[in-house]
Amino acid sequence: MSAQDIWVAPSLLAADPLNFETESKSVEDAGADLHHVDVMDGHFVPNLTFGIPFVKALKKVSGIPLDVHIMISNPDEMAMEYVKAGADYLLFHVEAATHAHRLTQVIAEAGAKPGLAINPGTSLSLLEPLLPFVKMINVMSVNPGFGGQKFIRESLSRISWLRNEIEKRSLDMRIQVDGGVNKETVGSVVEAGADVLVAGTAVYGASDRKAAIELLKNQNS
Ligand SMILES: O=C(CO)[C@@H](O)[C@H](O)COP(=O)(O)O
Ligand SMILES: [Fe+2]
Repeated sequence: MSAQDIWVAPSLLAADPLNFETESKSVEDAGADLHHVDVMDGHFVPNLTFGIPFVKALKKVSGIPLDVHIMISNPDEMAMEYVKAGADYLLFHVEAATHAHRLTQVIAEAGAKPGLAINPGTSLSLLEPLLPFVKMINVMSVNPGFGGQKFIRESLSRISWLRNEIEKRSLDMRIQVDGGVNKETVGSVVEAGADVLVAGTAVYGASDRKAAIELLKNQNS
């Protein structure tokens, strides 16, 4: 896969919370393709982060699409609110949705790109019937809830399985990997078939964010 095919989506979870506007601009200037927004409800995951007003405010100042990852217990009820707030990609957890198929349709009809996220301990078989209806799958490579965790290596075979399904079924979708992506893990992640790299610590935590994004895109660690 060539460097220009790889998208980097810095996770705002690792940005300075007192300066989100300047932080988001700094990664745009550094070459980010998407802003990854980790919405956590303190219920589906043991942490509480951004909500609808944040997405709405970010949308007003953002120069790149918003990749909104909702880690919430009630996506069936709330997903549309995040679409209305400005999510370009809206990814909900397959473990949390009651009517996942219906939700992908509702999101698409509202003009956003539907996506699914899946936890490390969830069977990939849950994704199978839903693949034709989404534009992005988020393969969680840590348990959701916090940034800065260690990459779970078993995620690599899950990414490969998904890449194989996409090719076999000629699907138009991307695979994002989320959690512990950095200069040590990025090579194997891309080799396994991911083409959207979510990176919080590895981008926002870097002294040179442009170099950090370039390194992820080119995997030249
Ligand atoms: O969704 C999540 C965590 O639940 C992620 O998006 C993390 O925010 C990624 O952070 P790093 O592991 O890259 O620091
Ligand atoms: Fe995320």
